Amino acid sequence: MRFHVLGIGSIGSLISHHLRRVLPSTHTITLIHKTLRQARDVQDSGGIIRVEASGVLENASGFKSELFDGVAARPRIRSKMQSSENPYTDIQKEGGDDGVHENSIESLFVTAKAHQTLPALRKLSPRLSPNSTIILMQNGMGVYEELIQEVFRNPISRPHFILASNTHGVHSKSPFNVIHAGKGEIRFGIVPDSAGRNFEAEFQNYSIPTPDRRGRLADIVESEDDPHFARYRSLRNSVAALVLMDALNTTWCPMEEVQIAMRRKLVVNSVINPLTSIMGCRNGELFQTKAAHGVMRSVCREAAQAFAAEAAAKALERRKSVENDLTVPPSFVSRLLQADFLEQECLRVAEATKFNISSMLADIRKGATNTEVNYMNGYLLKLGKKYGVRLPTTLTLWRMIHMRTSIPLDKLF
Ligand SMILES: CC(C)(CO)C(=O)C(=O)O
Repeated sequence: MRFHVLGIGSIGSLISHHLRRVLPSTHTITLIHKTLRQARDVQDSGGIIRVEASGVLENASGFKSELFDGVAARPRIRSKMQSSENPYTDIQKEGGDDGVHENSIESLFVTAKAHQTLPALRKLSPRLSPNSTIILMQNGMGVYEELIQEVFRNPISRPHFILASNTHGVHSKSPFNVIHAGKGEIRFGIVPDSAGRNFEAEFQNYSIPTPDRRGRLADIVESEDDPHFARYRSLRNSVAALVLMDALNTTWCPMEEVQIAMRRKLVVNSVINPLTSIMGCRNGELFQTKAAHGVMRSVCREAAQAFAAEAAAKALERRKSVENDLTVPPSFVSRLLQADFLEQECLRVAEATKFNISSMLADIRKGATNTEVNYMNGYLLKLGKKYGVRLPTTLTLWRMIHMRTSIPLDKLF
């Protein structure tokens, strides 16, 4: 099968590396590069993605590359010279098309930033079909909702979606050479099927004790004898690939659990990313001051109130409505979304990633004028607006990031 990865920053490199290590070489993994420069960097690195974890350096090679130039996202014909030097790392050149089948994307891992995903998937959408699978792995929330409103409007013809919450802490040493500093986990779930297939049947098998319940690939599609095999093949293979990556602590969970994990990560990012960006400091430096604890506590309290209001409204809606809810927010207030648990998680992550420069600060240092903040603090603010909860500290951080990306710091002299 053909796997593609969109967004080859530090998380994209980590995912691509581990995908390559677990998948047999008959499955291609294509890195979709934003710029020619990035494509050349991977070529310069010998087509190898290096990951260093606890002082151990591991290599993965055998990637294909293609360019996403922001104008036309289609694979380009391989350069003969590069192909003969390295059969797997073939930067593809302008001027051709391998035909519809070769052009199509079966499984797309999206590690691009939240604010870059909608425009990128708009361009890639002609290559995606109802038989494709999109795995959203980026920080922040609201991307899936945006994609189904703006690009994949028809539930019948939209690709399958997997949503993931990722708590690994990674930073780049050099291009395609990353340090996996904070070992976290990836929890993922499948968005319910528009055709009504129950991918989570085994999670609802009450004859098995709850901790032993696992998702079953056969609940996606059992075998080629299934008349709808083609429709579900990429989903089954994408889930299998994720499950295989146990070095990344991957767990297939019911969507309701993933939604909780995503909300917890959202709060962590809505605290650490803006604060480190405003202060220009590493994650670990933040909570050395009492003042930072105060800001963190306020954001956690506000977020917990918004989540509780959302859960209460959803529970009421569900009782009233028979409609299929394909967004599946948690329908009960999980203890894990209460303010004190959110605070503990912020402190834990800041410590686990203490040497990290947060992704938002890294973008700002590179001169970005747009950041992920609208999908972090901005997402919480939208929830607050929808469910009548005020989030003043979250709003202030959101405003300060917008100021931070428009007013140059320390440029008075
Ligand atoms: C968890 C954290 C804050 C680690 O740096 C992160 O996800 C980010 O930088 O975006």
